[in-house]
Amino acid sequence: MNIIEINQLTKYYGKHRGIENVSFSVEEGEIFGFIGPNGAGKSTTIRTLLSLIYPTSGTATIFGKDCIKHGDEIRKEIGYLPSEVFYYENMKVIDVLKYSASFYENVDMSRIESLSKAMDLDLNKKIEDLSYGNKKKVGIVQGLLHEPKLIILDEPTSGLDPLMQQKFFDLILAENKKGATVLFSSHILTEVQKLCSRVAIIKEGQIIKVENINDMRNSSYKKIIVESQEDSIEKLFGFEGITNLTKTAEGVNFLFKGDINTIIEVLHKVKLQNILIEEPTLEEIFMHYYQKEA
Ligand SMILES: Nc1ncnc2c1ncn2[C@@H]1O[C@H](COP(=O)(O)OP(=O)(O)OP(=O)(O)O)[C@@H](O)[C@H]1O
Repeated sequence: MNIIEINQLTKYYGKHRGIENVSFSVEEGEIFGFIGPNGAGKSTTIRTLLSLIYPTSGTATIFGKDCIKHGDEIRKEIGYLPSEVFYYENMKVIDVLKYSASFYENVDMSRIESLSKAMDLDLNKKIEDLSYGNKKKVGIVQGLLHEPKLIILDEPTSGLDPLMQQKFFDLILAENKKGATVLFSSHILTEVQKLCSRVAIIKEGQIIKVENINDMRNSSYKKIIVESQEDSIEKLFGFEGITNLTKTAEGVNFLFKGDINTIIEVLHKVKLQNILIEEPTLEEIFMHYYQKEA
């Protein structure tokens, strides 16, 4: 069953493009990554899903219900961590969390305490005395208080140190094991790689790929590093199957998909210092998708 279904969702801010014809779905129990550079449209998609803003066209459902018509009902079952959190500065953390808890029937003090302990959050501090990262922790605890069926995280780890990031990942994995579905927006590839099974890549408001992380990693792309001092060596590699071509001080490197003999035929004509054929990193594969579309 799909927990989220997005169909041709478009949002314009006046004349300014937010997102265009975004479609993808997230299955029940999945940790789904939503990745793209700054300004690509991740937050716009998420805010539209939560009906905090309204789409220009297209539709979306969560738990099989229309996001706009049933917004109030749907939001009760969602834990949302926005990319930036703001609180009344003179409130204590415990009071912010108790106030949030009062909106739900199933949250008791032990849930507040166990989540805060997991995130090393001091409940007795005032918001104004917290660092950016500690405010983010308040948002994380707040988003998970009511054991939501769907957790939507918009750039959740900014401001968290590596140790806290790991604790946060453990917490999300534990909620996922208990049955929560997770939509995880990020521009950091390594964290998506750690947590998510599938990923949608968004660029300039449009989805350019929805892919299984393992398939992406096992793709048949090879990274080829050619070390040679031949003049304009990069010009030899302008044919089909080659992407991400970069000229370096040592020669040239690129990604290649296709019959390896085509490369060997070209290299035959060149005096080489060295050649390396490697598996590309996930990051290089992502960059390949970005560049291909460009
Ligand atoms: N309130 C707004 N008014 C006008 N344009 C907006 C507004 N909010 C977002 N945009 C524009 O919509 C596009 C998508 O922005 P969005 O914030 O959704 O991207 P993002 O992928 O979440 O990026 P980031 O990681 O930087 O937050 C950008 O070009 C942005 O300038």
